[in-house]
Amino acid sequence: MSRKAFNTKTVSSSGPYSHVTDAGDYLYFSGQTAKNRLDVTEDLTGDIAKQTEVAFNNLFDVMADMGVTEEQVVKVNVYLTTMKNFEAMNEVYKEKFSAPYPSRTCVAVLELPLGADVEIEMIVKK
Ligand SMILES: C=C(N)C(=O)O
Repeated sequence: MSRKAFNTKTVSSSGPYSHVTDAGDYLYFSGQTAKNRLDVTEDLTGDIAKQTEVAFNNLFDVMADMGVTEEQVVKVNVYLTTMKNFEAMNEVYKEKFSAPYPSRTCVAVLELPLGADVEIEMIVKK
């Protein structure tokens, strides 16, 4: 089997990975941060709402390229560098999905690539 993986034009990769891998019935999305948005050059350090918005813009661009919608998202993982940003992230997050919301895990980690404050990844059912 050869891997089927794809990249989206509006998003950069901060390492050796693709934006999404097609695993048959499921699409596995790489984690996205505001640092991976090609047309966002401003420093968003500390602005968790804006960083969450941009991370979702990246994910939704990848979704559009793959021909899937938010209703097909079955699992989301959110990584924060501090749980002090939990509520601010949720305020943006809740606008991105219709109820019933997909399953989610949210954890705090020591650091994220390129100094991001939030990274979001997800699994989508085709
Ligand atoms: C941002 C990433 N997904 C990474 O560095 O793996």
